[in-house]
Amino acid sequence: MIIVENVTKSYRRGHFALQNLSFEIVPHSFTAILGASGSGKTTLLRCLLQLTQPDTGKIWFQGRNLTHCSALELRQARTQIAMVAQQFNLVRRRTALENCLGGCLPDLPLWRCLTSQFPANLLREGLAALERVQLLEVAFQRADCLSGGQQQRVAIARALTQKARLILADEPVASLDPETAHVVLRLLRSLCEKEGITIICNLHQVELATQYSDRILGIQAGKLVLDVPTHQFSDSDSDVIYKTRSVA
Ligand SMILES: Nc1ncnc2c1ncn2[C@@H]1O[C@H](COP(=O)(O)OP(=O)(O)OP(=O)(O)O)[C@@H](O)[C@H]1O
Repeated sequence: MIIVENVTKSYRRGHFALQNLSFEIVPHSFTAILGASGSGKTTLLRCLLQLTQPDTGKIWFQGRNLTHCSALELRQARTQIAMVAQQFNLVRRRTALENCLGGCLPDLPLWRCLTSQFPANLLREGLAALERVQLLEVAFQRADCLSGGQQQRVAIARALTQKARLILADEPVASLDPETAHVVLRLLRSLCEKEGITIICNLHQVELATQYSDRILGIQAGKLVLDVPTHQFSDSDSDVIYKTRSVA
């Protein structure tokens, strides 16, 4: 589904946020990305969606090179990729349902967005997405009246309304309590298993990565230092990712 080929990104001279990263993600899989703070996890997800341009390397999504495609092709690809962020990125004054429809705004005339007059079929899709994340009952509540866990599930429902086939989740449970974190990750896992949505999820907690993912990638200082099936992940793998290496 997505192939990353020798991707390098540097924000400032002599310091690499990503260094020559290569890997492939197969469809319908749940990949966790682990790495210490500042290791490059967010930069990687941003590069996948082309919100950040890599300096070198290629990113293929469903056979199309996103680093060298037209604006129209990139827009088409982006309709199938959704980002779910730590801080939910909802419009606080809009309802849960309106936030879900936010994923489809690029396809709607401006007047519909400004006046919140959405086509009936889109409203049905938004409501169906909220039902899939078990939040139908809060469809007409403002986002800022929802709990953190509910807001994150609305963000996931927005990805579903958009009909995303790939969800890039950037530390989606970082601001949630442990129990709610499991609710959100169980939801992502079930979307992967039951609906075939591919998930790439940045995480800080090793135990959550081992519980929910199929595969773990480890990044240290912008380099891919680990790529294992989750059932093979061991304590020594954790050391590889998190222990600072001595410079020779
Ligand atoms: N917009 C930016 N401008 C300059 N440097 C940046 C920018 N974004 C990230 N960096 C730097 O790139 C490196 C990787 O950052 P990134 O946010 O990708 O790491 P991360 O693994 O997601 O960290 P965290 O787990 O703390 O979110 C860090 O050194 C960071 O300071």
